[in-house]
Amino acid sequence: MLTNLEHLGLAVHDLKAATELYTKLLGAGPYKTEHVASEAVDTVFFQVGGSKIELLAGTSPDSAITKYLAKKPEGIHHVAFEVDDIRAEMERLKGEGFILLNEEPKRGADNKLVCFVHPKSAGGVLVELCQEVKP
Ligand SMILES: CC[C@@H](C(=O)O)C(=O)SCCNC(=O)CCNC(=O)[C@H](O)C(C)(C)COP(=O)(O)OP(=O)(O)OC[C@H]1O[C@@H](n2cnc3c(N)ncnc32)[C@H](O)[C@@H]1OP(=O)(O)O
Ligand SMILES: [Co+2]
Repeated sequence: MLTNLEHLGLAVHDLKAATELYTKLLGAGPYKTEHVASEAVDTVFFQVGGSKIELLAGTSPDSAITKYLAKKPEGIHHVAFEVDDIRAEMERLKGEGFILLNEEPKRGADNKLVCFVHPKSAGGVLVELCQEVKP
């Protein structure tokens, strides 16, 4: 079961400008920034109640964010849901006919294991599953 709206991922060209904009909009600054080399992205996270806003800028031409912004305007890139057991949810979603973009959970930002679901199988929305990595 998907238990919480963990974050909205927003694709941006200029991370510094977007950070300033969202700091003004939300009335509070980010709680962390993180480079995720495996996804070729720089991220900035804001807490909003029980959910988060994740700003994402691509750091290479191969980044999913760079490719996305070559075709689409800045804005919502993906919706991320929290799960308790990511492998069980991956199996369940596969059984329901969703197309998973990674066969194994991979390390995401903010201490999470993640898996992406292809937007073609999810009503045109790129979905991310997130499970917190326990210390
Ligand atoms: C920081 C780590 C992590 C976290 O912990 O939070 C992140 O959030 S990383 C975020 C960046 N990483 C990813 O997005 C990885 C998963 N994405 C992918 O594997 C690819 O981006 C993709 C979804 C498979 C698309 O790649 P590709 O097929 O190469 O791109 P195309 O441009 O050819 O698109 C095909 C098709 O899909 C539509 N599309 C692409 N991206 C999105 C999107 N974000 N939302 C909705 N639809 C999307 C695109 O419009 C094309 O549609 P058609 O034109 O109708 O064919
Ligand atoms: Co994300």
